[in-house]
Amino acid sequence: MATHQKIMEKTNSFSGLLRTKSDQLVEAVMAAMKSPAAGEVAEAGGSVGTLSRKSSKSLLAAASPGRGATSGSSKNTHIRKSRSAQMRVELDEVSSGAALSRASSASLGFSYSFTGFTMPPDAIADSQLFSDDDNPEDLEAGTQKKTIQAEPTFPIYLKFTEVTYKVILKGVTSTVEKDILNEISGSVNPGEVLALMGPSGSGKTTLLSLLGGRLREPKPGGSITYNDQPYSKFLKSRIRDSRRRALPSPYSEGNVNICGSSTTSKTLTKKEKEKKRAIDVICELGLERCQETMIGGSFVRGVSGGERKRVCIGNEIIINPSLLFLDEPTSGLDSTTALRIVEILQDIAEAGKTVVTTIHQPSSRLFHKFDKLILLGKGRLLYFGKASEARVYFSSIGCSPLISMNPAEFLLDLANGNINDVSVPSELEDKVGHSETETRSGKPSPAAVHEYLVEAYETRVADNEKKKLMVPIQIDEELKSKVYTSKREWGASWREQFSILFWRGLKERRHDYFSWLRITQVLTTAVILGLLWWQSDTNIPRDLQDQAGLLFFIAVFWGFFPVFTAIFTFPQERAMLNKERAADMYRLSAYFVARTTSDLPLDLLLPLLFLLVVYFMAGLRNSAGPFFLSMATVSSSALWQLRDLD
Ligand SMILES: Nc1ncnc2c1ncn2[C@@H]1O[C@H](COP(=O)(O)OP(=O)(O)OP(=O)(O)O)[C@@H](O)[C@H]1O
Repeated sequence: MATHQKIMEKTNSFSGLLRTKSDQLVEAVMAAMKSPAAGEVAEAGGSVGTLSRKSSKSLLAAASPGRGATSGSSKNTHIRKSRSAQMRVELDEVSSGAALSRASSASLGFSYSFTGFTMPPDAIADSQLFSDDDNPEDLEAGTQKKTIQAEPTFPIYLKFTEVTYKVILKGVTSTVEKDILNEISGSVNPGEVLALMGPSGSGKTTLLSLLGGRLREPKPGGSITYNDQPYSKFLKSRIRDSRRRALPSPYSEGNVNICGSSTTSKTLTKKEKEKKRAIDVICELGLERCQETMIGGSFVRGVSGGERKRVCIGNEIIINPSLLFLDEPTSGLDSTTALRIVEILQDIAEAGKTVVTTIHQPSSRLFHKFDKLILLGKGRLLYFGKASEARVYFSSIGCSPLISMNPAEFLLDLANGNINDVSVPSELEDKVGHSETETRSGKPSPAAVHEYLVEAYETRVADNEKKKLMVPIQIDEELKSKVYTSKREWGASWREQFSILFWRGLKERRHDYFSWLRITQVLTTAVILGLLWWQSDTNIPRDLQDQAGLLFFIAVFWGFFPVFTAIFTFPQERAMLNKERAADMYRLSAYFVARTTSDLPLDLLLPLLFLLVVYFMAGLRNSAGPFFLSMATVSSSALWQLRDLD
């Protein structure tokens, strides 16, 4: 209870940077969405439809009695009961060793029923002992599944057609053009989660950055539109992306960071909702244990790598964006946490948000949770469509798994050109026999498989998909134009931004300034100097000269000493500033003033301590005027250097 109260209090500490002033707009949008015109969007504009997963699930439930909500849940309750009974029996049997053998065979059976790719996904879902979709309990984690309260936002339909991206690699003697992405088309609607899959280096991260408007140099080819409009500054505050390299500040506490990006609310109830949301996110991401732990970094040991990743994800999802881009949110996490994260993404999408994520080797359970899938191979599109229909598509072009395997594994094998345990289509078989298209094992080479898959997609699917993408989205013209407005909306006033950044700055930097290492360094130098110039007499001309030397040394020392702290802070700070500014979280002026003023007391504290020791040990003039003048000189020389660095 006390911890929860603490979290509640901390939520206030940074709330406010991202709230857009468009709640009325959202309401208007929701009204527009409910209108019959908007209902037509699914068929007309969206390539696959805009029904959220919840609504489509209820439709499914109505259509198929086997998956009906009531019967489904009662079926699951029954299964859960029998499973827990079975577990009790197994626990009793542990001592006899019988449970172990049964458990291993049961787990084998489990993986077969989950990973079997010969059944259609719906049938797989029905055949699962515990359907992920209907089960409110996370059996592995042993916890009650909570759902994050995601509020509806401004809906954004993302379409991209023939996106091409090239970079120019300048060598010493020559310049080469490298194709990173080649004619990638697709779309994702509010309420959907699009997964970008492909082998390492296939272009997933590049595509994600392009879609998020983060990569504009060199200019990509093709078109990327948001509600049929090109990218505009307005979208900055509606888009959040969690990049792999952008990490939270190492000195922030986990929960502060998560709450840090939460939105400012105008009313108490909204505030309470947001606090609850923050707590939900912390619990959902399994971060309760590290709420008070520092994030950590290269020099400070903090939360674990997986926890840090979850903090990053929490930072992005808590602010209720319209478009959410995540780069490998589940890599390095255990399967339960990975599943939880994908479920959170589903919850977020269900509230009308558009979610795009790259993913590496998802488990079969995870794979079936994505609505749409893009499969990339060497920067080319191998598949775009419903994730659940990927298997059917590849079967239709003659590539079916010959053994039960995880669908994602199967697709990645294909994208890598590896067709072991996969049926070989006749067109590819014809190529076997030519040395350049055949491997030593007599199988078509990866390059030949890649070429075949690209060609198959282009001839059978690409044109159809492109035609669908050409159909304009049937939403209000006003909504469309909102995307294109050049007016920036700041969530919080300048004063609020300043105050939040000021306190955050103080919190972060106090670790730099009050580390025992620094204090010891400063005090030791001061004592050594004090001893060297011990009680020098101003009446003796030689001592006077020495004192001038001491003052020069102090000024130079404080000119450079703070620079060393700053040098280590800036790379981290710069990454955070870029990321937060890219999301229009605050004005640059607010950041600059807050940073300068929060640094000021800290920048001055150590020089003051230093001078107190040296001044009196060295026997400099014992009156207030000269002391404060020396203080002012030292402080200004320390600040001058830092501002130069800024
Ligand atoms: N600016 C650049 N200069 C040179 N090569 C680049 C640049 N950006 C991307 N690439 C190359 O483009 C390819 C795709 O990179 P990208 O990071 O998008 O792959 P990825 O699919 O996300 O890989 P991974 O899964 O390993 O992260 C890689 O071969 C990469 O080296």
